[in-house]
Amino acid sequence: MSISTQQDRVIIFDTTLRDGEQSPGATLNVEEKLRIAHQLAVLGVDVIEAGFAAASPGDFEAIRTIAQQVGGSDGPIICSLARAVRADIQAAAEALQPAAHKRIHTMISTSDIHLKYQLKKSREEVLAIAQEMVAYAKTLVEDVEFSPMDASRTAREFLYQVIEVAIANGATTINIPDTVGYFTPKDMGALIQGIRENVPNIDQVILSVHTQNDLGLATANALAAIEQGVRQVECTINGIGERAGNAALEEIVMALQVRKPYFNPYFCHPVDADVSLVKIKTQEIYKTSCLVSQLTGMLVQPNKAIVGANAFAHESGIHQDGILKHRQTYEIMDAATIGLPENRIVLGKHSGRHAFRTKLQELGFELNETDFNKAFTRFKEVADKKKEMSDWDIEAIIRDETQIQIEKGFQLEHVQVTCGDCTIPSATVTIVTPYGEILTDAAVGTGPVDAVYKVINRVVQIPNQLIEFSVQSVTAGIDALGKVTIRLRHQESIFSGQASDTDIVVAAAYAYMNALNRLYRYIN
Ligand SMILES: CC(=O)SCCNC(=O)CCNC(=O)[C@H](O)C(C)(C)COP(=O)(O)OP(=O)(O)OC[C@H]1O[C@@H](n2cnc3c(N)ncnc32)[C@H](O)[C@@H]1OP(=O)(O)O
Ligand SMILES: CC(C)C(=O)C(=O)O
Repeated sequence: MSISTQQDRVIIFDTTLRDGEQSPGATLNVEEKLRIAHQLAVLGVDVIEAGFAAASPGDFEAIRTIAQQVGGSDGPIICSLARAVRADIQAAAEALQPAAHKRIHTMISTSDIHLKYQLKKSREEVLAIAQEMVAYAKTLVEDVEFSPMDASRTAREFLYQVIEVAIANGATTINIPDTVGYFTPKDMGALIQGIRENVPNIDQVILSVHTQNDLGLATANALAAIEQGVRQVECTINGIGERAGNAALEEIVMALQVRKPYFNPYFCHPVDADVSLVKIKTQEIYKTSCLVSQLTGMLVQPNKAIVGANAFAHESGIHQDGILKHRQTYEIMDAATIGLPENRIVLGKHSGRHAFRTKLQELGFELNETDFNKAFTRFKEVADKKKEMSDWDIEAIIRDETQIQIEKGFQLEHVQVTCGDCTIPSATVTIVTPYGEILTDAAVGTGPVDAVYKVINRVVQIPNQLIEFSVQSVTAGIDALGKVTIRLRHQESIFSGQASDTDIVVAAAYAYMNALNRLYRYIN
């Protein structure tokens, strides 16, 4: 893939594996980086900054492995960061060697504060280093990106001078970092405009930005830069990165998609043109977000735009009523566009009658008006005390407040597991069947959850296939509540179950029983 300098779309430069990995505690091993790189390629990013080759033997190997296995001729450009230091640039070139499309990204600080205290060099010295090191990188690869680090706090005339020198010596992309996340969108727009007006050869290269999120403005600043003609943005999945992180890939991509008529004119497209402003398969966003969160251990905050657990969830009655009548009353994008099966209506104390009635219908209950009103009043009382109302809470209300007979299903009386690094995981359960029999059994498995599921299946004896199992921390800390969500398939139908407990194996057992009981009621 080659990139021309006149872009009618934005190049997505993903730096999850470089700046993203600089998040404290997010270190990835070679295999983990490779898994993420494969998924980034599926997502359709243009450039993968796979690491910093000179940082460690492990990072060198990760870049080389990604260059070999992801950097094929149809694949993305694979990139390594390097200081403006000969040895760093050489290491980057060696690590990238197997890639069909490779880029060296070299950088040096240009702000006076960095020059004085960090580099202890004069502007003349930095200018000479930039010139020499960009030229050196160019002898090793065709595609050279140059970043004047801390550009947002750099004296304008010096910044223009450094950029001009980098271009003259072969840089193909000039990246403007707001290294400390100091800018506002207006500042960013003005800086890009200044660069375009004052650097004579700027149109020969791709202009890029790298925005940090210290003031929560990273995405806004990247979008402001795009409005001024920037055609590459550096970003990370879930916005992870050094300190408060980077601009989030999913936010930039979905902003460009959802607000296409707003952005189209900046690309000289007619307002209503249905062209893609990025080359991203948005349906892969959610999957990529989960993978990055799982492998880095960086949890996604529930209210995170686009990929947070609540991004497509509706709890309040007025919103739920609107959504149930017409989805777009309270949603600007469809969950399916980022690869989520559906949005969620969450029942809680802010919910109203419309949502409650819809949930009852989903659960198969038909209540007369008197019973409905009694059940709804009770629902509000219970919801006042609980964070979220589960289907089991609703069923308990129906059982208590109406004459409707609910088939009880199977009840898990107790679950006990044995596991560790020198024992075969085993589980014992006691289950009361719908006919009142009390059955106890035990099984071994590959892990404690597997053992629990095997023994439950042995007792319940309803054929099913587990198709999804996920654990989420509901609260923080070592005593956090773990919420287990599972989905299982029986023939063509899917049944889900959820449960929370401080012990995730217990939560897993109850979640499984919940889903199995739904299945049991369906087939009986
Ligand atoms: C804003 C950013 O995200 S930039 C990327 C940040 N990422 C990283 O730093 C991760 C990888 N880094 C590392 O593994 C290490 O810092 C290394 C291998 C690069 C260097 O390690 P060391 O040689 O032990 O140096 P150390 O990290 O302690 O100090 C950095 C040195 O590089 C110099 N330096 C910093 N940036 C640059 C640059 N862009 N070009 C040239 N020299 C630089 C510093 O002035 C300092 O030099 P000094 O030793 O003469 O004082
Ligand atoms: C290396 C550069 C682009 C960077 O990460 C920054 O300045 O924040």
